[in-house]
Amino acid sequence: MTTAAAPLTARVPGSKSITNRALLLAAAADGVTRLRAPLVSDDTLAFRTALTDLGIRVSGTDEVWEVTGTGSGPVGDARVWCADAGTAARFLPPFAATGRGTFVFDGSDQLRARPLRPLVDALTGLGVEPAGGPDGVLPLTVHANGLAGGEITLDSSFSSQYLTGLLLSAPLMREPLTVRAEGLVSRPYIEMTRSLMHHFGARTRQDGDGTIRVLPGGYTAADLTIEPDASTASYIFAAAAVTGRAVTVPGLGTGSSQGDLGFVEVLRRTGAHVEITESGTTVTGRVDGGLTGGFDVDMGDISDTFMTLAAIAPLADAPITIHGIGHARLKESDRIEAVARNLRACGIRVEEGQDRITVHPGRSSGAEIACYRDHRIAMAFSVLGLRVSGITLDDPSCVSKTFPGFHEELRRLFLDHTTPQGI
Ligand SMILES: O=C(O)C1=C[C@@H](OP(=O)(O)O)[C@@H](O)[C@H](O)C1
Ligand SMILES: C=C(OP(=O)(O)O)C(=O)O
Repeated sequence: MTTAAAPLTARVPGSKSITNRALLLAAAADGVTRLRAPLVSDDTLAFRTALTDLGIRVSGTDEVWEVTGTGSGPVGDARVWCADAGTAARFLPPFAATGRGTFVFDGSDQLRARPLRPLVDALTGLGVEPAGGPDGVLPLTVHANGLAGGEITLDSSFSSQYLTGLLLSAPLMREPLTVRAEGLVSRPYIEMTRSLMHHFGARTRQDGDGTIRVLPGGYTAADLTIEPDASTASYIFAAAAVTGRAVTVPGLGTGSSQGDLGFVEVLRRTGAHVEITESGTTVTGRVDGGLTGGFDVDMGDISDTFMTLAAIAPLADAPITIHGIGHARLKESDRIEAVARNLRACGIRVEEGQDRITVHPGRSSGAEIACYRDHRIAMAFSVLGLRVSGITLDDPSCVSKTFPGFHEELRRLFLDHTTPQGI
């Protein structure tokens, strides 16, 4: 009789979304906040530096970041570099608008290509006169003199990040802010935003029609331990599924505020065994590393993980369709197009529509994957590379946006151990 091997324990770094929200909340709060286990990666270091540009003191070690909040919006003039970080470009202009001074936001060519128009329109509606590029993209100048609050309608069909940005800064406004978000995508991120705002003492209310109201009153410093990143964990879970291994991510369990943990429910449909407890999540792949296909799944709420599924879908026994992901075309790359091109380069049949992709089963060949400087393309196809020889990346280091140690961790877990397939 053979006994199942004990699960491997993965080391998944902190959540980008929680780290960057917590940085802003701590900066806006009155007092000193300690953030334990923050993500240390390009996106969070960019956010931290941007806050420093805005006059906020952040110190400490890689294990604990100490933020000295000012209890108000920033004061003084500043140029703020957002690098590649969508969260910086969408969360920081509303924060700046609650302060006093002239703030100029800019970022990389990749970030300059990503839409900001709904946020620019919302700030205009709140009485700021932001000056953006002609198409409502970076660079963006905010002449700030505090915000009164009020009622606005926000186009949230490209991204939920505009709504998060406005909500995070609302307690610093003089009156309540009421936002009616239309066409909201990536919905779980808004619950994460509200729950972190409550942790720092803010009061928010959601009405039945989805309208959110935030009361003024500022924030109070509140220490926080940041949980591992669920989007990052998707690569580890998918790798377990296709290698027949059992892998546990500790610290990512039933209490998680990250919608992307829902990716494991998609893996369950492919035949993987999933166990979520208070202390962590374990995924165990089928012994043969095979996947059950033949389903259609809406991943609109968890679109950062759609590439993780699409990249391993050729290993399934029937086609897999993913829909509801049109907004994924507006991220670091046009992700539907990038995944389709790369899978075709591996000899896989793919059909794509504006908001969907269908991946057919097939014997994938090796190919050089074009990463388009998109960390998630690099990480998703690395998982396929555990099963298909000859897969290489044209830009392996782009993973540093969210997981600088990704390649080492994938190797430690899946290549330094013998798997049931002998991979
Ligand atoms: O609020 C956040 O932290 C994020 C929201 C999502 O973006 P969209 O709302 O643009 O889909 C997600 O893709 C991104 O990685 C992080
Ligand atoms: C879309 C992403 O990032 P950003 O925060 O730049 O939007 C992502 O990490 O997949």
